[in-house]
Amino acid sequence: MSASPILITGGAQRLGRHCAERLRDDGHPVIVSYRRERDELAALRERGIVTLQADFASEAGILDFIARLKAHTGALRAIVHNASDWAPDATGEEAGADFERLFRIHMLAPYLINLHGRELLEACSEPQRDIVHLTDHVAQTGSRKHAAYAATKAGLANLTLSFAAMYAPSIQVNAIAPSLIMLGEGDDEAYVEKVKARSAMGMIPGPGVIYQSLRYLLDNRYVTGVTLPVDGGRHLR
Ligand SMILES: NC(=O)C1=CN([C@@H]2O[C@H](COP(=O)(O)OP(=O)(O)OC[C@H]3O[C@@H](n4cnc5c(N)ncnc54)[C@H](OP(=O)(O)O)[C@@H]3O)[C@@H](O)[C@H]2O)C=CC1
Ligand SMILES: Nc1nc2c(c(=O)[nH]1)N=C([C@H](O)[C@@H](O)CO)CN2
Repeated sequence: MSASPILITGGAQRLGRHCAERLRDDGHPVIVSYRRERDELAALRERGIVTLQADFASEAGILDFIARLKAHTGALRAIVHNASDWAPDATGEEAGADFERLFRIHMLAPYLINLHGRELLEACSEPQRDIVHLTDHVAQTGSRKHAAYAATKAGLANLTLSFAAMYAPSIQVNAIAPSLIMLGEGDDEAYVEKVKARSAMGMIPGPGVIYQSLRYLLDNRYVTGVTLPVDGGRHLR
């Protein structure tokens, strides 16, 4: 029987793309969701990675994605909730709508995909099935400039505990809480030095450390309900 695919949401770029490519290299069938069509998706498709469009900013968009996911596959080996919008806090009239949007992307989408995805994971013929949430170090600390982002990531962290309890023993549910893994396009040298100083390791490791953490969770039959910090010792500063 052929292996069941691993779904990575928001897998068109950066951490999600890196993990999708590494999982494909390891021989897994992979499905990624993407929001914006672009040329870079061709290389993923050429490697046999299935790409499904999804915009999680609305409940209708989430449910539409779920329907197309179920039409594409009858089983999943794992679901990795990676899609995210690191939006700074909006001001004025936009603040409420922006919070609601981040709630849908970071909490409602994982919640509904996990509820509907249970039957797909339990249809997997392999003994281990996993759900992995990408949260963030700031889920524990809050953020002065990304309060809505941090709060909705904290909600996702809490969903890890609930789903781990609900889905054991047939499905393991864990989280990875990164901090400063990759820079953004507009980050200047001053920002780089400032954020590097925030962690004990003082480095910007790149997406490989996230894949190592994901690989650990996918390969370990006895871990559920935990969050793996991948933050360079930021809690020590
Ligand atoms: N990079 C870092 O240093 C850190 C990352 N993290 C977390 O790790 C994960 C990966 O980070 P990173 O690779 O930087 O993430 P990105 O900022 O690159 O976002 C990943 C993907 O999320 C998708 N996305 C954004 N909004 C929506 C939406 N409304 N509906 C559906 N998809 C959407 C985007 O799709 P598209 O491009 O197609 O629009 C994007 O490709 C995230 O959950 C992030 O919060 C946590 C701490 C640090
Ligand atoms: N969806 C995203 N979330 C986050 C990003 C990002 O680029 N996309 N980046 C960070 C920063 O690296 C932050 O950790 C620096 O302190 C956080 N989340």
